[in-house]
Amino acid sequence: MTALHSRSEVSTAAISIQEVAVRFRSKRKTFTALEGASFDVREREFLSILGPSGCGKSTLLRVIADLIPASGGRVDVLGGTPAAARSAREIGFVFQHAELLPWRTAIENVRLPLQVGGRRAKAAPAADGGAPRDPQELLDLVGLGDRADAYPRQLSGGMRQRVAIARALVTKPRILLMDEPFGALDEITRETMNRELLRIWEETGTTIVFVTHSIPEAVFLSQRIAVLTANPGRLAGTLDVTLPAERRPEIRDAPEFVEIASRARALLHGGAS
Ligand SMILES: Nc1ncnc2c1ncn2[C@@H]1O[C@H](COP(=O)(O)OP(=O)(O)OP(=O)(O)O)[C@@H](O)[C@H]1O
Repeated sequence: MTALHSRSEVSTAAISIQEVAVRFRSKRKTFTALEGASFDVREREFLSILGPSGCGKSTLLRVIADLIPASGGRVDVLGGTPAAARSAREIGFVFQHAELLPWRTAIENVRLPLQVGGRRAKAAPAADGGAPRDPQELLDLVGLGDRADAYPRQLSGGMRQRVAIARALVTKPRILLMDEPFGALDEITRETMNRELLRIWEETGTTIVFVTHSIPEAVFLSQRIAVLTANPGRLAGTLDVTLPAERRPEIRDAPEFVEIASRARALLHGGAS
């Protein structure tokens, strides 16, 4: 089913995106990266943003994260502005490449967001005002408990992304934004990371917005998918993923999985879902 959500649903949303447009201006012209996107992300939901290269997926994620402003429309995060959510440390961000500091060990990288003002500064509190998550426990959570003292160069690509996920969770953010975090990994590692991410999502209760251009990845991970199309970037619709909560690897072969994937593909190509 394709559904744009009504304003009454929006009021209970973790993230509400209403008629958002993003235009980039250069000296000679204005480029519209995103036009009139409206949907919401519910508290504790796993929602993927799916679309072809250049349709504005990262742009939309960056607006939610308060890294760039919207040119039109409105974004609410946890009932306030994206800036307020960011300064309250309620947003964790994972990029396509782990972006770890090479001179810091895994655990020192996880600790980094707590060290506002330098290494010797008093540790910053978590988003809820309490103690942050314990970096060692986070490394345990992402399956790297025994590699805390390893440097990034000693870790595989998948392991580095696990460290990046642990780092994004250290302030106990209620929202985790992930921009094609597994796009650079091989297929086997990617499938393992998909399963691990679902486990982490369940254990932490975080709302996740996950950007991908892989249809199977979006279907496997999500409760709902927002499909964007390009030129200019527009929301084609949202799709409920009506698969069982437990996602075993074999689910990818189930007729219902294939059916949802084909509806997502139809939306991507401008058809109805
Ligand atoms: N700072 C910027 N200035 C000008 N144009 C930009 C800027 N950032 C993004 N764009 C353009 O906006 C469009 C959307 O970019 P965006 O990175 O959001 O796409 P995407 O869907 O995430 O693509 P991909 O899957 O390839 O990462 C692209 O055409 C891109 O060139």
